[in-house]
Amino acid sequence: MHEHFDSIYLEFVDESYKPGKDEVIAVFRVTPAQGISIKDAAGRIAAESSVGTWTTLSVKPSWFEKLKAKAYRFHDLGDGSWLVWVAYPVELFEEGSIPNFASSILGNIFGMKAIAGLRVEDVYFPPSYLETFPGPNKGIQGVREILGIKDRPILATVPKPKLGYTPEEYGRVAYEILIGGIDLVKDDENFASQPFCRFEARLKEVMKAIDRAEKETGERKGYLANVTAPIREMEKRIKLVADYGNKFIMIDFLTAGWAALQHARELAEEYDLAIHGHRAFHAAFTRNPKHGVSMFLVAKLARMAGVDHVHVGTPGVGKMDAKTREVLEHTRIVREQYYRPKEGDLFHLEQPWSNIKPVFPVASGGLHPGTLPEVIRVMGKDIIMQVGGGVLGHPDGPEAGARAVRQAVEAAMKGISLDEYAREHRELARALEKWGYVRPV
Ligand SMILES: O=C(COP(=O)(O)O)[C@H](O)[C@H](O)COP(=O)(O)O
Ligand SMILES: [Mg+2]
Repeated sequence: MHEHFDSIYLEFVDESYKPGKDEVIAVFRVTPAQGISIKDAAGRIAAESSVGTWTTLSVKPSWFEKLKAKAYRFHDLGDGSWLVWVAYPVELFEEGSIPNFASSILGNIFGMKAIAGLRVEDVYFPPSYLETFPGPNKGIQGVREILGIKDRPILATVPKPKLGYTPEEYGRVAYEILIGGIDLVKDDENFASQPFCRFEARLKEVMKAIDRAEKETGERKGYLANVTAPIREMEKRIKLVADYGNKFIMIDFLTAGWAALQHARELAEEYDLAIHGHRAFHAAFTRNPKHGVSMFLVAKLARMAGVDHVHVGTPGVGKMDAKTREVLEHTRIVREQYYRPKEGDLFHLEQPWSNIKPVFPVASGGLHPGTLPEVIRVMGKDIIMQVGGGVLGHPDGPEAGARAVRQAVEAAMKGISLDEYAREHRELARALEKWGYVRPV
């Protein structure tokens, strides 16, 4: 008669368990498959993401018992899914390695037959683990010091269209954007080193544009140069950026990968750079409320790995799908030194950030002058706002588009309505003529 193995998963469930201070705690949203109890599902999650497998084994290594995760708390959400809290011994994870963490808690468990839906909502990291990560090189304060911008939102623009410029054309449009009042020129996420615009040639032209714009405006400017590439090439590009005197790099950290981001962070330390973290690819697994990984956790991991800025969504005004309360939580988890969930929020855990600096949340996607005051009202001023189409689409050209954005921010910071401010500011008036207060879809 064959052995029955299902019961071994229940060794990873203990509702009387009280996690210790030095344990990693994960909050999962779990939808068991048909005929599977939540305890069986939770046991499988705790087992497969720590040291278990489907069968009893004929060996028992010395650390096996110590490394077992335990599902210890359950909350029925009333829609077929449950919140399940799982405690992990901190020794299960290699210090300082996001890839290793992800291969455990963001790995096999998504594919188990007994689980119909699984979303990792949040993970608490104890100081003994958190402090093995560097966090941002510059953080909010450091980036503000680079640009000499004390207390307003920082402005970035992608010279749309996404691609198509030659290096010289890109340099020219970058210059117009910068003298119009934007602080940072940003490569789009899919701009790398394509045949029509090689990386170094583009870098050279943008740095010339920055040099001219800084002289003419008296303001400091920067370039979020996209260094996303196979590792050795990425290393070369990061060094080039530093050699040309720019203080920023940009990396699409989810398509490049966590190891690439952590390597870029090591080089950012060496060359004293700030990292702009673009989250392209996140929506493949963050949008479904019952399956995948929360953007909240992605933002948390990006802060630990060491981005200085990270895209977190726009509060209900942009083109990307984002709920205001979620964007607010993403903003809080990257910016606060001690994150506490709001009253009644069971999906998130307290997270003291120890020595890890705060990170700039980036609002971007479908923004234009008419929507900026709302972004500032909801997310505050310690943000970076990326306005691409909303600058390059201005009827009077990129420089006017940049001026209109700057005027909208001035109005918001002074508490003056855009309509009133537009009476004395033509570029803003022209932007409102074209877009009004539309919220792009
Ligand atoms: O290029 C843009 C927006 O351009 P535009 O300003 O023309 O809409 C960014 O890649 C998106 O904001 C990414 O989305 P998210 O910021 O949500 O990750
Ligand atoms: Mg883009």
